[in-house]
Amino acid sequence: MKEFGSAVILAGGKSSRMKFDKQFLEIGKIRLIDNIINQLKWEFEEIIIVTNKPEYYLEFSQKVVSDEIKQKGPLSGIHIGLKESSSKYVYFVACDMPIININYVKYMKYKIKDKNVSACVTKSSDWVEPFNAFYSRDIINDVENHLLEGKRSVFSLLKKLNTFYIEERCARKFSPNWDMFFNLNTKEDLINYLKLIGNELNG
Ligand SMILES: Nc1nc2c(ncn2[C@@H]2O[C@H](COP(=O)(O)OP(=O)(O)OP(=O)(O)O)[C@@H](O)[C@H]2O)c(=O)[nH]1
Ligand SMILES: [Mg+2]
Repeated sequence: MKEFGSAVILAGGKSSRMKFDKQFLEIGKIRLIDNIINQLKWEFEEIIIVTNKPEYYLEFSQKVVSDEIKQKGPLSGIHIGLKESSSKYVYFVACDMPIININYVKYMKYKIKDKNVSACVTKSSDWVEPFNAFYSRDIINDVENHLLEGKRSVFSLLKKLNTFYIEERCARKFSPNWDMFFNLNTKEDLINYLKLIGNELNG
């Protein structure tokens, strides 16, 4: 099995805060998920979309799958994403994360290469970023058991495993304002993000 090569985009949530389905979000007439795919395809040979609405992806060339253990949140997507992937380590990102930092992806790969870790995630004081992270296919059973025990928390699962943590000060070198972990949860987040890219475009 190859060590790297697979990436998964999670698009199976309820978008209850945004109030419209985030997997269809368009920014500047470009679907955000298309934009994510276009950035990831240079680094990953296999991209998998985990969605609760596969019928909207008929024209996509990527592999499209749905949760096997349903209604359990992001960990359900991590579970099926790992099962459907073909490399040992799988990169995970959410469909509402507009900024992909390929240099950081490469850095994480470099840090865990030839090591046997369960996951590689970034820490910020007590918080752990569950996406823009790598998970190992070796933990499929752990994820499954966690879900079947009725637990949804990615953090409590990572605590039990051999997780490789990258410290905040190190990640900030790649993304000083933390934008590589930025996710659009609410309309306000979206407005702020549009302002940010508007500002960038206007210099
Ligand atoms: N496959 C799958 N993905 C999920 C599930 N729940 C959330 N996600 C994804 O996990 C990522 C982060 O989740 P949130 O930001 O909480 O998104 P959400 O759950 O749709 O939004 P809220 O309802 O506002 O919490 C997003 O990419 C979601 O699409 C799920 O049950 N299955
Ligand atoms: Mg949620």
